[in-house]
Amino acid sequence: MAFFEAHNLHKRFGSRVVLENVSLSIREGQVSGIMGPNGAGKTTCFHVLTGLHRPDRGEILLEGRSIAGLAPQQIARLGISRSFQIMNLFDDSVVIENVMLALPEFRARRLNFTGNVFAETELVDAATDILDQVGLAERAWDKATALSYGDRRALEIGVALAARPRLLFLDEPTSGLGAEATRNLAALVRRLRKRYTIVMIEHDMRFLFDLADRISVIHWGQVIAEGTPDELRSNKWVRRSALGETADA
Ligand SMILES: Nc1ncnc2c1ncn2[C@@H]1O[C@H](COP(=O)(O)OP(=O)(O)OP(=O)(O)O)[C@@H](O)[C@H]1O
Repeated sequence: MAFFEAHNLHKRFGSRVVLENVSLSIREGQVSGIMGPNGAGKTTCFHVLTGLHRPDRGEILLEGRSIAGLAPQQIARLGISRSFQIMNLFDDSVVIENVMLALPEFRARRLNFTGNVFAETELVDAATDILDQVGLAERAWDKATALSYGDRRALEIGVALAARPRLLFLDEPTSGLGAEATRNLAALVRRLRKRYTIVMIEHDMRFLFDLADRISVIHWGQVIAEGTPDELRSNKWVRRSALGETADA
């Protein structure tokens, strides 16, 4: 049984069919990539897999349990977390607050930031542990706005990790990052893959082909190729679309 599977997902907006028969299989402990041209349906696929959109048809299974149609919060509670293309941070807060706010135990205690949340040492410790995982423990008490763009991306991943997922979806994690920040992010993904199963949409082919165990190519709302980076490098369609040439570069 695959860890996470999607079978024959369909999604349309009005008369526009955006996903047509998409099937994916994610293995535990692996980094899986989703690539494809702009507008291919990749983000919509993420939205469907993480509950933001309900599929019109199809099945989504986490360890054999159907999760299609569950609300995003329910899916998150089952251990699936995600980052978004647009950063979603509280800029006026310090770095650690961003993570604390996303901790399930913060919500469970119905705390709010009008009280002294930093007196809650368990929460501070839990958030510090997550910041450590994403390499930001030393920036914990800086304002989120003081972080570089690359560090903000790492913090965003930290916020996603606050839900203590087993499966982490990253939507175009390198977008907007320069070469050095992209290298730092690759190092972060290499560390995280030891603890989490990761699925990422990515346009940066070198980044994706370096890190992913398996890659699915989505085009016209369909999975048109699937395999290891090596298998895909020799895939006719990938080569023809020039995506493979970038990956070889
Ligand atoms: N809520 C929506 N309502 C109507 N159309 C939508 C909606 N969301 C996405 N679409 C359309 O679905 C198509 C696929 O969009 P999607 O964002 O999933 O593609 P993508 O592969 O992630 O593209 P990109 O790489 O540019 O982010 C696009 O034509 C988009 O305009």
